Amino acid sequence: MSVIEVTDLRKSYGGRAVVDGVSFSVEEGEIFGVLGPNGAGKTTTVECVEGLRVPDAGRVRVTGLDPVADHDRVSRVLGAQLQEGRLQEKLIVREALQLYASFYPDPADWRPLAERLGLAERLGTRFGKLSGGQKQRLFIALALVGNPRIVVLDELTTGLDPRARRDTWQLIEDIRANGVTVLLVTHFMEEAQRLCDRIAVIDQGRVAALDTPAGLIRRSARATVITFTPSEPLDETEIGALPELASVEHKDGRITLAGSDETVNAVITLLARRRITAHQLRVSDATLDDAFLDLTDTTVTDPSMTESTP
Ligand SMILES: Nc1ncnc2c1ncn2[C@@H]1O[C@H](COP(=O)(O)OP(=O)(O)OP(=O)(O)O)[C@@H](O)[C@H]1O
Repeated sequence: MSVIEVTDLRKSYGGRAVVDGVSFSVEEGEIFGVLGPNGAGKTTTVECVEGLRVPDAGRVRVTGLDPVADHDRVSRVLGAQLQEGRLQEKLIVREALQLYASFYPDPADWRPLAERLGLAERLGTRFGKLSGGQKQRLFIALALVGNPRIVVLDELTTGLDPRARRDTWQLIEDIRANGVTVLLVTHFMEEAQRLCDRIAVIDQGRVAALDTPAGLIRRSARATVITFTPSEPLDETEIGALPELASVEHKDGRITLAGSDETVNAVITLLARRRITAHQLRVSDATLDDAFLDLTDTTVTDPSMTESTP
C-alpha cells in the first residue's frame, strides 16, 4: 500500500521551475531515498509532502490526505525532522521531548525513546551543549515522539563523523524495523546504497531514475570496471573500439576501463590475441556513485551511454 503519492508535482520560484513534474510513490514500510545534486529540488519536493510548501500544480497525498488542506491530520501520521536553527540553544533535552510529545494526541513515551536513541544520559543537557551526533539523535526522537507512520529525514547525517553516521544508519534501520516508513533525503551514496529499498534520483527538478540501488547500478553505462597494468603498451585505437566502452583512464602505467561485461570479455580477448600479460588484473562492479554520475551527467550526449538496460 502506498503511504505517499506524488503526481506531477510542480513548483517555481521567480518563474524558474525548481520542481518540474515529479512523480513517485512510497510503499508502507520501505526506506525510500531521494538523491540528487545540490539545488535539484529535493527539499522543495519533500517539504511539499510535509505540507510546508504549497505546490503550484500536481497532487500530493500522505495516507490519502492532502498535506496542505489536511495539515493537522497529516502531522499526526508524518513526523518531520527539524532543521537545526529551529530549537532554542537553552532548551533542555527533556523539555524539548515533553513539549513535542504535548503536540500529539497519542504520543510515544519519550523516556524509552530517548533511551533507544542514546539520549538517556543527556536528558538534563541544554540543546546548545549537545554534539552534532546528539543533536541529530534528538531530531530523530522529536520526529518519532508523535508515533508517526512515516518519518521524513532530510540530510540527517551531513556534518557527522563516520562513526556517528554509521550509528545513525543503524537507528534508521531500527525505525523501519518498528514499522515506520522512512523518506530519506541524502547526498551520501554509501548511505543510500546501504539503507534504501528504492531511490528516486532527482536532477534539475525531474525524476531522472527511480529504482532499487542495484537496479540503478545495472543501468549505469559503467556497470563493470576492469583495471590492469599491461606488459606492453596497448594500441589506443583498439581500446577505443572495444564494445560498450564508457570510459578509459591511464595512470602510472595502469589502465582502467569502464563498460559492460562485454567490454571486459573483449579486452581479455584482445590481450590474449596480442600476447600481452595483464598484471594485477581486477574486475569490479560499479557503485551507486558511478550510476549517480551517469544519471545526472548532463554533458553525456550519446544516448547509448545513458540507455537503461533492464
Ligand atoms: N523559497 C525559495 N525561494 C526561491 N528559491 C528557492 C526557494 N527554495 C528553494 N529555492 C531554489 O530552488 C532550487 C531547489 O532547492 P532545493 O532546496 O529544493 O534543492 P535541494 O535539491 O534540496 O538542494 P540541496 O541538496 O543543496 O539541499 C534551488 O535553486 C534553490 O535556490
